[in-house]
Formats: sequence, structure tokens, C-alpha cells
Amino acid sequence: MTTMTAGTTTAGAAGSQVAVALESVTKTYGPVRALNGVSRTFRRGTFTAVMGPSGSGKSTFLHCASGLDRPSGGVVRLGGVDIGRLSETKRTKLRRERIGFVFQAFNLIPSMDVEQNITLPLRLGGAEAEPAWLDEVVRRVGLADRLRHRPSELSGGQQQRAALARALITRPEVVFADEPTGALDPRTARDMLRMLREAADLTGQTIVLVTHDPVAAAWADSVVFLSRGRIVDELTAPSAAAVMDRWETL
Ligand SMILES: Nc1ncnc2c1ncn2[C@@H]1O[C@H](COP(=O)(O)OP(=O)(O)OP(=O)(O)O)[C@@H](O)[C@H]1O
Repeated sequence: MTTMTAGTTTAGAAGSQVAVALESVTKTYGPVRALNGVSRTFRRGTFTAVMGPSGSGKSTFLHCASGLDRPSGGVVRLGGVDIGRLSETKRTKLRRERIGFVFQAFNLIPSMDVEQNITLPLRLGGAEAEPAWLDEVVRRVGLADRLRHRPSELSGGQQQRAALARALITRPEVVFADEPTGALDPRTARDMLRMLREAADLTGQTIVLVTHDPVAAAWADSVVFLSRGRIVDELTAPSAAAVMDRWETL
């Protein structure tokens, strides 16, 4: 169990149902205002999709919400911890222990086999995988017979499954996924989305998925729409058709 000593803890955060909170977050790059006053909370065990046109601020949003980057203004809290107040070292530690990431480019280490890739985040923190949990994660992503393979010996879908297992192995509170299905065929993409859905439903992870795909977004509990660095709308229990309709008018 991680003990947080730095940052500001909101009253009652320990038992809070909120996994991530953004309060009036801005991010500027020189004259460009990539995020312009974004406020949103993400409750534990929910699955949220983030959509918006190219350049609307989705990646910036994900980077700020996950602690990969610091906002220029406003507050981001992860599990009650104000990450803007953490040193770079503490922010890195918090990310490693409490956040999982899945990217479109799977980012596996080519020289390591699947099991070594999956357990890497634990080993970086000086811990070992609990065998029963490793078995459970590997079973969930369907890679039990591929543990000794290198990434180059796997299909794209299998590589993304390994990346998801690596994200889940630390039992993170939040998984941030940036276009994780962008390089997958529709059936493999559906499997990946089902696994993200299961992570929310079975083990209470909070999922934040950045996507351009209305079908992917329809797996989420809600869809947040970004435009020009602001949240401009939200759909609950979205259908792909409803997402598409809203998307076309952004
Ligand atoms: N490191 C950076 N330096 C300067 N400008 C940046 C930087 N990162 C993002 N921006 C700008 O911030 C705005 C939002 O970019 P961001 O990448 O967050 O959008 P996005 O919605 O993820 O786009 P896409 O769908 O094309 O990936 C854009 O105008 C972009 O040019």
C-alpha cells in the first residue's frame, strides 16, 4: 500500500469515490492554449471516453490528468493528491504505482519476453508479481501461452493485450488509454475494449479512453467532448450513433 506524504490531500479523500479530479485546468504552450479551464471528476470504477477534433486538446488533457505533465494553471488530483505540488520524482513514483497507461504504439521492450514486459512496472518499483494476480491478468488478456515470446513474435492485437496486462499488473486506480485500438482491426479492437470494460466492472479501475472512434466510445459509461481546449458536451450511456451525431456538430 502506497503512503502519500506529499501534495495536498482533500478532506475525506481516502474513502472518496473520486479517482481523478481536474479543477479549472489550463495548459499553454507559448501562445497556444491547449486546455482552457477544464473541470471534470472521474469516479472510481467508471469508464469515460474523451473525444474531439484534431488539435482540440485530447492528448494534452490525458497528459495533464495522468500526471505525465503539469498543468499551467488549475489543479489535478489523483486519489486526492494534488499532483501539481509533487516533485518530479514523487510524480513519477505516483504514476508508476497508481496509474496504468496504454498507447496506440504498444511501447513494449523488444528484448524482453511477454512476462518480463508485463511485470516491468512492478520490478521498476522493486516488487515482484504476485503469482495468482499475474495468472489472473494473463488469463484475462488471453496470453497464457505466449509468456515466453518476444513482442516481435506477437500479432498487433497480442502486443496490445500485453500492453494492457502491463498496465493492469500494478492494480492501478486509473488506466489512461490513448487511441489503444487505433492500430487494431475491428474484431481485435472490440476484444481490447471489452477488456477495458472488464477492468472497470470487475476490479473497479477507472478508465479514461481517448479515441476518435464512436464505436469505441460507445463502450464507455459517458463521453466527454473537447473542442478548442474546453469540454463542450457530455453524453451518458452513449450509443455509437448518438456519439456520431454529436461529433458531426462539434
Ligand atoms: N508540446 C507542444 N508544443 C506546442 N504546442 C503544442 C504542444 N502539444 C500540443 N500543442 C498544441 O496544443 C493543441 C492541442 O494539442 P493536442 O495534441 O492535445 O490535441 P489532440 O486533440 O490530441 O489532437 P490529435 O487528435 O491530432 O492528436 C494543438 O494546437 C497543438 O498544436
